[in-house]
Amino acid sequence: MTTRTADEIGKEAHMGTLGTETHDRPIPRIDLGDFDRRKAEITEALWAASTDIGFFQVVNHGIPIDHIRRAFAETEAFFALPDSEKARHPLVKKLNAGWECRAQVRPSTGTADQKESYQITRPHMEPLALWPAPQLLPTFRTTMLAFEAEAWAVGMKILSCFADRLGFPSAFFTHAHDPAAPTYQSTLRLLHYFAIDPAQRQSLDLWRAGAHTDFDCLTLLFQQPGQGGLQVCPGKDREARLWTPVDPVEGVITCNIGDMLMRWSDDQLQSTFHRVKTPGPDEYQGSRYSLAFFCQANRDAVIEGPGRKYAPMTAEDYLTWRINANYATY
Ligand SMILES: O=C(O)CCC(=O)C(=O)O
Ligand SMILES: [Fe+2]
Repeated sequence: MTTRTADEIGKEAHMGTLGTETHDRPIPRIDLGDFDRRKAEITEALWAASTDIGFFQVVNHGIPIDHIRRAFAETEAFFALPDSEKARHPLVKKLNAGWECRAQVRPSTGTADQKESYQITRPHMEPLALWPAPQLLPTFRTTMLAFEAEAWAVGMKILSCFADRLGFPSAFFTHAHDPAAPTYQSTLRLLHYFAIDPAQRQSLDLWRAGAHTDFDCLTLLFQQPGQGGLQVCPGKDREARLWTPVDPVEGVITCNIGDMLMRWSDDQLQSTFHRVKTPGPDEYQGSRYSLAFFCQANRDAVIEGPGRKYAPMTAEDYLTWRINANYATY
């Protein structure tokens, strides 16, 4: 049995450089339609994509396009609030809930991501007064909670396929991500990458989001057309630093395996490096908004793979360790 500790963070330290762009590696697109009947076939497609590049896209996932648009409209309205207002709901790092601005320093770059973000993690929003005032954004809370639940449902469908393939009961990961439990720690993250200031020459050392793997089991990412910049670098391309752009397509959910599921699958499923690059002078220079749902197992879930490759660890200990390595102290 092995314990992975500094290794998982250490591998990031080498990924901060520019590298090369390639368009040769298509991101697999998987149709989730007619899920119950087609589950075995979908499972094989998900497994093949996730043991190979660790990134795939899903369509016919069941979230209507107007729900996605509404969630983006609320997101833009939230970030348009004055900083003084947003600062009333600051990120509680330990609980992964609340607003931060330029506070996430990636081990790969050593510089702060050029973004602000707001994390919705259900159990902490009310006790910590993290919701924006309803007078300012009357429909924000209900819209975002409904969207969070829809994203959760898609995540659990995908995770149930992995459970089948790993030899766990189908509902294994659904129980481990139970939203009714006080230990729930899955997070909907709203992201705003700042528009480029034309007065300032953009430094190539500044990233909208520096290269990283996610800490969670599975990430569902929503992008808006025209607001690109996401790039992925699968394990095989890591040494060569070959980055593939993931162009935004409305309604398509881009998914990636995170380190928690990589550990839980005894490394059968691959987490994949990704980043958001700063647009060049001939690219769209405006704001970029994205929405990421992180399926993070409940704090008390014990991560132990079917082959027991790694020592068991609670999801709480796992996340605390990773979050601490990723934020400047403030
Ligand atoms: O905004 C994006 O496209 C990616 C965000 C991301 O990778 C993250 O927040 O972990
Ligand atoms: Fe990420």
